Order: sequence, then structure tokens, then C-alpha cells
Amino acid sequence: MLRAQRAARPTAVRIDGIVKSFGGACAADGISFEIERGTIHALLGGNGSGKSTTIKILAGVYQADAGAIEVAGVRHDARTFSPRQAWDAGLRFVHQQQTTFADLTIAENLAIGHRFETSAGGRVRWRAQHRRAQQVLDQFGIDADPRDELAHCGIATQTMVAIARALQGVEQGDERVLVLDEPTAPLPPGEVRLLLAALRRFSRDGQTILYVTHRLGEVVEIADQATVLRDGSVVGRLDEGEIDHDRLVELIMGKRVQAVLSQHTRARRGDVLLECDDVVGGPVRGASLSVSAGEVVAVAGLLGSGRSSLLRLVAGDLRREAGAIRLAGQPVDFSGPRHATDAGVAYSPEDRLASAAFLDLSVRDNIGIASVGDYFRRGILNHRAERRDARRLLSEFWVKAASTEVPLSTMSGGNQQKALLVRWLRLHPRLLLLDEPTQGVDVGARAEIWQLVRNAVDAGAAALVVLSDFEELVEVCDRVVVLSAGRTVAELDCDGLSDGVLEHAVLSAERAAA
Ligand SMILES: Nc1ncnc2c1ncn2[C@@H]1O[C@H](COP(=O)(O)OP(=O)(O)OP(=O)(O)O)[C@@H](O)[C@H]1O
Repeated sequence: MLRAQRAARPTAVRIDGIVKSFGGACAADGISFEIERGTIHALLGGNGSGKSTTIKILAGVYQADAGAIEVAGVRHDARTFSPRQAWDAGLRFVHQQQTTFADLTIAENLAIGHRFETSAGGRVRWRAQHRRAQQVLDQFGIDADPRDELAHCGIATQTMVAIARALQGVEQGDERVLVLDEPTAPLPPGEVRLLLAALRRFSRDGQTILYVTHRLGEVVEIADQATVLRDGSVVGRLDEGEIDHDRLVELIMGKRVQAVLSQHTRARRGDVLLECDDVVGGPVRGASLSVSAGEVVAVAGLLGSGRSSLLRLVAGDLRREAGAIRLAGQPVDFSGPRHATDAGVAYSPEDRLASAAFLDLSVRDNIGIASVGDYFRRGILNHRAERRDARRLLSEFWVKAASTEVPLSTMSGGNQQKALLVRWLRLHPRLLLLDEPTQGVDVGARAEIWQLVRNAVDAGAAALVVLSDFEELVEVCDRVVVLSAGRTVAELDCDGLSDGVLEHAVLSAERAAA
């Protein structure tokens, strides 16, 4: 796109001087930027840089302390901007947290908050409802049946339904601004591609998209413009042609970063620590692998291949029906993750923010919950020692928090993720089971997390991880085991492996299994 053409685009949204503090902490310090109509605009920044705060103010969920929001030329006071005003102005949001209802069908999801087709007597006319839902699915190119329960659809379909739900009813010439908060975080490459293609289609049709992500490859691929925040301020804006990976990293981190992800040295393999022999349980239908001390091994596969379930089976979080699991040569059969922890196995689930975080409790409580027994002396909890250790751990593991006593909910998403990892890493586990450990984590913290994992395995632990981002996977892991339809079908050495070759191996395995 030429610069002259870009200059001619009208402004869809102008964010003007947004200021927002929480207590004494400034989350937005006069943020201003413009989003041009019909473009894909990436909003980037490290964890805690102010992206979510900006989006929540745009959604009317938070009221700003100062500033204005202008949509299609109409100016609103950001101190009083409400969700209703945001909706009326044409702003639509798809948050990473569920905005759809998994136990309802696609047709029902599309009707909620929009309209149900009813008869004169007020009964839902299901046939008409399904017909309308099918039209929406066709319009958005979603390959699914309106009668499908959303829980049974892939995550890409679920995300697409959430987008369709936000944009349905848009007529030709209507202006909408779609705000997406990390829509691709849980998606493997094939599904990401589907979603990005859909976004490109929407922007070509004249919709404006504000896109928050930590996956910089996607920004380079689809963004027309990018605004970068750091510490609550805009530190840069790049136009298409100027957007490249190194430049983005430098703006986000505020420094030149040679290789952000840990340049891992070849692991020195120790003794075999974990062995799975033909393990069966849930969607896993025969998985065999081994992981040695000193190694980071990944499990790769498409959604539904059984990746997360395999980790759950090892951790005792899912019942094993057949096969054997050995830890340091000894058969194990954990009754649950707590039992596994006692044996030196740390399990961090994919949905840890929903299932393992105590958002209202302090950071100290959250990182100490698995080690609280260490602080009891004759039945009395030694608060001072606990606080001192928490302070040390936050600094050792690079977690940014106002203090050890603030509730976890007040920290940015990425720092919450790091704090939860600290809970497990501080126990010095022999085996780390990590499901998407860097989801929602910025490029700098991502490197830090992998460095922490590498330190643990260099000290004699082993790690088995699930990672959807293949680019990251080949960079940080030593070996990758490919799972397809619940079976281990291939094993590849990550030394010299490209993400493209890995993706090809995964897709070929899937085709062979079909
Ligand atoms: N409800 C809140 N109470 C107190 N502090 C908050 C609250 N929400 C955000 N903050 C603080 O404001 C700052 C900006 O947070 P914000 O969530 O906007 O960052 P972000 O860029 O979205 O980060 P991430 O990439 O981790 O999601 C952080 O320091 C955060 O701790």
C-alpha cells in the first residue's frame, strides 16, 4: 500500500490522551493514536504496558481519568464512555475470555444478544433460526452446522463464531470496528491461518480491526499499521513496509534484543526420567515416549490430537485406562496433580488462569499455595519468612508486581502467568509438565520463562511441554513427539528443524490417520 493512499483513509477511531490510574499506579499515561478505516491495526506492547486498559476504556468497561474517544468523527468523553455508547458507536469486542456459550448450539449463540426468530405466540421458530444462522455462517465462511454445540467445535470455529456474533447484522456500508484481544493465542498454525484470512477478508470489505497480540509473526503478516505501548505510553507507530520483527521487538522491549528466545545449547541428556508405554485414556489412544533429565521435549499435534490430555494423564489429572507410566524407572499412578507434586512432578494446565489462579488472593498467596507447609513451625505460620521469600522469588523470576501483597487480579495477564509458573518452579520439580506456558506472555517474558525452564533442566529436571506456536517450539525444545488421533506417530530432533517442516510432519500424520 502506498503512503499517499494511506494518508487518504479517513479515521475510524481516534484515541486521544487517555489517562488511567489504579490506586497510585499509572496504567495509561496519555495514550493517543488513530486507527484508519478499513485497516488492520495491531496494538502491541509488553505485559503490563496498558493494552487491556486501553481496550477496556474503549469498551466502556473502565472509565478513564482523562481523555477522549472519537469514533467516526463523533467525540466522546472517555471519563463517562459506557458499554452502551461503545455499542451504539459500532465498536464490537471479542475478548480472549469466553464471549460465547460452549453448551449452546451455534444458532443459539448467534441469536443471544441479537434476536430469536419467534412466532406470533412467542415460540422460537427453530427452522427459521437455523436458516438465519446458516446465512451468517456462510457470510463469514465458517464451515459448521448451526445445530452443532459450540463445545464440540474446534477453537478456531469457536473464535470465528464469536467474531460472527460481534459483526452479524452488518449491512453493506455499515461501519464497524472489531477489537480482538489475542484471538489466536490458543490456536495452532493451520487454524491461525484460517482466522487471519478471515480478518483480511473483513478489512477488504471495509471493516476496521484493532488487533492485540503477542505473536509478532502475525503482525508482520497482516497488520497495516502497528502502535506500540510501553509503560502506559505510545512509544512508536509503524506503517506497513516498516513493520518487521526486530523493529517491533526493539520498540516493545525498549532495547535491542539479539535473540529473544533462549539460544539453547544442545541438551546434555541424563538418565531417562519419564517413560510412557502405550498410554490410553480420554482422547489418548496409545502414546509412547520418553524424556530424559536435561531435556525439553514437546508434544505437537493439531487440536484434538490428545496433546493436553497426555500431560493430564501423566499428572494423574485424567484417568488412565491402559498402558504404563514410569518415573525414574518406577511405575507411577498418580491420583491427581497434588499426588504428582509430592513425587516431584509439577503440572501447569493450559487454563491455569481459570483453574489454578486465585485472582482475589495476593501474589504471595498464589506463588506460595503449594509450599505453604514450609512456613509452619509448631502450627504457627511464619508470615515474615513467607513475605521475604515471596519478594525474593518475584525478583528472581522477573515477575512485575506493585508488591507481594496486591491481589493477582491487579497484575497484567503475562505477569499473572509468570507468577503461577513460579508456584511450580520454586518446588524444584524433577519433571515439569507445561501446557502452553507462554500463552499471553510478551516477547521478553517469553525468553525469561524459557530461560527458567532451561535452568531447571540444566540442573537435572526434565520438561514435557505442549506448544501451539511451532516457531517457538523448534527454537526452545530439544525434541518433538508428534501426536495424531491420540497416538504418537513420529519423533523429530529440533536441531535444525524448521517450523514449516514440523507443520508438514503434523499435517501428514493427520492425513495418514484420516
Ligand atoms: N484492575 C486493576 N487494578 C490495579 N491495577 C491494574 C488493574 N488493571 C490493570 N492494572 C495495572 O495496569 C497496568 C497495565 O495493565 P494492562 O492489563 O493494561 O496491560 P497489558 O498491556 O494488557 O498486559 P498483558 O499483555 O499482560 O495482558 C499493569 O501494571 C497492571 O498491573
